[in-house]
Amino acid sequence: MRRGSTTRAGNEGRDQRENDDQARAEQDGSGRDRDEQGGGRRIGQVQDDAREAGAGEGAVVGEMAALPWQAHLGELAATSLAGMSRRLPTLVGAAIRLAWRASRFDTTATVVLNLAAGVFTAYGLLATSGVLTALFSGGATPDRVRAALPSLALVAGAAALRSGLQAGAGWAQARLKPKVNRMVETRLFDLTMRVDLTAFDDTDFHDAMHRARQRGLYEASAVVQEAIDILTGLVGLTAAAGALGVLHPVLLPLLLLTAVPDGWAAARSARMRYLTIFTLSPVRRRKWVLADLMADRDSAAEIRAFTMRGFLGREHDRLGAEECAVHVGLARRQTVVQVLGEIAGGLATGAVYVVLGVLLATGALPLAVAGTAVLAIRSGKTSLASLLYAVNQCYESGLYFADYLDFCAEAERRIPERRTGPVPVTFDSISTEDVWFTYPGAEEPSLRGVSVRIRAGQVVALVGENGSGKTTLAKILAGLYRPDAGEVRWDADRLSEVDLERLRENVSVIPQDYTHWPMTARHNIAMGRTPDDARIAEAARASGADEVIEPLSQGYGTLLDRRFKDGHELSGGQWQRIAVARGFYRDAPLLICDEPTAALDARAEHALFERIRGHAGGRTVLLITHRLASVRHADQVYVLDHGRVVEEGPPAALLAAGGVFGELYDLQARAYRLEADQPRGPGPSR
Ligand SMILES: Nc1ncnc2c1ncn2[C@@H]1O[C@H](COP(=O)(O)OP(=O)(O)OP(=O)(O)O)[C@@H](O)[C@H]1O
Repeated sequence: MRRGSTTRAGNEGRDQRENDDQARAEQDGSGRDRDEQGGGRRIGQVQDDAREAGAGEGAVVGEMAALPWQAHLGELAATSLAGMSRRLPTLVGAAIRLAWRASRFDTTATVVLNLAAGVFTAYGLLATSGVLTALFSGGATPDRVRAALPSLALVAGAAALRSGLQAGAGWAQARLKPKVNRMVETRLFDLTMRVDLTAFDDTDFHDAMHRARQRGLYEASAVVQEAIDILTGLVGLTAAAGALGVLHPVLLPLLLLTAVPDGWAAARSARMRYLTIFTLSPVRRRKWVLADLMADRDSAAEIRAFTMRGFLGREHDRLGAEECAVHVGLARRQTVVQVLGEIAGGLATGAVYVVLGVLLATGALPLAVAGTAVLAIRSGKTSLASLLYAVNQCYESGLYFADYLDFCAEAERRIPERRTGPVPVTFDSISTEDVWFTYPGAEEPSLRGVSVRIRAGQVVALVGENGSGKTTLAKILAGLYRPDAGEVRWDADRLSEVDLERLRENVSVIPQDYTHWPMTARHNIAMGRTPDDARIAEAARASGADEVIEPLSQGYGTLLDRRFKDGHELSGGQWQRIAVARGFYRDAPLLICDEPTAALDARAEHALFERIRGHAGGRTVLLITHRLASVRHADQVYVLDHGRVVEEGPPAALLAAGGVFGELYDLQARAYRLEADQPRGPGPSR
């Protein structure tokens, strides 16, 4: 039985968003102090320390494979800035195409407004030169100020226009994010619901899906944002460089000279961030596991029952101390890098001023132009720092975004091809002929040449020991899997020629592993079909779910999930009644019941088998159960063993033959007889 969501996935997503926020803060320049920079300790060292400190306790939590969102950290740590730059055009191209599909208007607006803002940045810088020229010219101060006024108005106008354009670009960029998110999410979940069911038995597919879901999904909009940030940075840099080139060609290399230390510091600080996350990942992973256990509803009762509070708290705190120690060490390294960056930047700026001084002294550069050059260099430096940061971020996001794209391509390949044969609606008999099936990655076939026949109106039972292949055969009959070899037929129609998605409309399944859908009781029974209250009530009556639902505060409108307000929790058996009602609600000629009574009490079980014996309202029933007494009334029984049919026939004949069915039946019957034969004593003494 499964729940609708997992806490683990929630934590990973949450952490990812935390990292995103942190990255944004750093980009804004506000998150530097709390940034995880430094990454000085080797990952192995941290793991060794953790093991020593835990003296084996870490094994309680256990080593796990790297979480999907960390999949590319190693790659990132090893990549140089040059390597990033080579891949960047492809990434930016993919991002722009994605943005274009999400919203042509917002993409165009973002690009055009950013470019226009760049033009006004350059224009403003050049106009500044006019202001300074007027101010530094000869004559009385009021005259000079008056002369500077037209250029000043141009500077102010350019600044206002630039700000307006940048605000517009920012708005368009912000509008793009939710649209891109929506588009990529819709595509991903459309694919996960359409791929062949066998994909979910394939670990490679699972890994790819988790990587795409946990991080790739969120990185799609980040790639778009960062590609635009790269564009913005480039535009700003070009504007500054263009202005300098117009003022004096020799000023261009000066911009590069001052930009180098800043660029180095920005790139190094970004790399440190990744290394730090990499270093801390095993510790944080364990902390998540513990955090889940300490704050999850499912484990809350056991923590109390086994008085595990102290143990879990100590383990969590030990890991917290590990994390804290790494952060403190990183803070020191962060300071060192910052200071080195500042010193190098200071020296470079000093060198620039020396060159400017020489140019001024030799008369190669007028004073006003030199003043403007200082402003342009400052503006260019800021743009370059943002550009380098965006390049780094875009590369990182791009790796995870590629996971998303790869997963989508893989999922597309796994969507079953649509077959065009006519979909049978009713049948006189359904049969399997020499069906073989092996789960992806499994070494042994789960079905080996199985042939069964189910005639309309019969109750046919599949019995056999655990793992003998009953559920697998039922899933093939339900059109959930296609056999590797052999054929399933509805009368003469071969299912290999039929679109199984449409066939499944004509099959109703009460699965062994049913889901606790976090929906109302009504929707739990109607399951995606238009709810018809009269039919829902009828299905609930047939399964005994009415006794469960009617006393609830909101009746059929009660939400069956305690995690939400006014939600209600049901017991295992109560949930099973709902799952059975779900099967009855679907108006399909074939009803497959896989262990429908495992959690039911004796009375409910009896009532359900009575109902099934009555052919569940005229349907044909395929029944899988270990309650062999209930199989006595089936029309036909197939006994499976290691994926083969080893016995078949009416139950009475099988009992008389004394084979596997007879043996299993006797074992169960004997247990009841023994209990019944026990002398009933006076009961426990008081
Ligand atoms: N998703 C899967 N991937 C790989 N092997 C599987 C998968 N599901 C089932 N199997 C294997 O296929 C075989 C048949 O499993 P199946 O679930 O059909 O048995 P069953 O007869 O229904 O068992 P039970 O009575 O325990 O429900 C088992 O050996 C099982 O381990």
